[in-house]
Amino acid sequence: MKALRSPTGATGYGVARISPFFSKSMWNEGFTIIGSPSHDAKKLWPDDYQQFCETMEKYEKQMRRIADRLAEMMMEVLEISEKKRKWVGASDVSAALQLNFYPTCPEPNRAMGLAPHTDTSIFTILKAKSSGLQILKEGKWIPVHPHPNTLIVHTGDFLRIMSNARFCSPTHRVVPNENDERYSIAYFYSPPTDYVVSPSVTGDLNSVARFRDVTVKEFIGIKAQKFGESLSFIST
Ligand SMILES: O=C(O)CCC(=O)C(=O)O
Ligand SMILES: [Fe+2]
Repeated sequence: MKALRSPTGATGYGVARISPFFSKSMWNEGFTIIGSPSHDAKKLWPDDYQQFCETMEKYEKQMRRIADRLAEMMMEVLEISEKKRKWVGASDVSAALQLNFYPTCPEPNRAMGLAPHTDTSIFTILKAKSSGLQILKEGKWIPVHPHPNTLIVHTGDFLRIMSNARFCSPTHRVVPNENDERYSIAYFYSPPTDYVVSPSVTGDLNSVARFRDVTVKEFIGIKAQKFGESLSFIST
């Protein structure tokens, strides 16, 4: 509780961020890190925070390298201009690490680990060791079984907007388990907050923008109010 996320804060320990949109509590708790973890880690382990910080910073750095490369490739595929993709690799990208914990649940059929949602990011790089994650595909929940030494990449709302809906931002959820507790680490990667996300319209088949332009900051605000209706809110 020492590092409890403050009502207006973004980092620290707390319930799932999407909790306000659901009446039932979720079987999940998490720790959010943006930039240096030391502010919150010092509160938890005043004399022994360095190892945690070093590990998290190392992980963040590795994720950042993968994310920058992946983003560069995606911008290329989407034919985003040099000017509009300058943010990739810049120091002010919006990135966050979310450490998730799902305890064992005595009645998994009556609880939700993490409720259905789409990620707001360009993409999210996820590391998980056990099952529980499910993706909604054509009306059915498909389990995503983690494979050792692999990372899962969720494409998010910003990529959906930027790609003019050629990439989707799949709805996913986590179901709890009676016997196994579950840990996951999500790395959310988005452009800087003042970046204007605009649909890339190219060629005849894709000549009409399906979304209006929106800054990262504005869309995050829309998502905080409209949640699952956010993309239709900015649809043209
Ligand atoms: O724990 C997981 O596998 C998914 C986490 C997730 O979807 C999220 O943090 O947005
Ligand atoms: Fe997610």
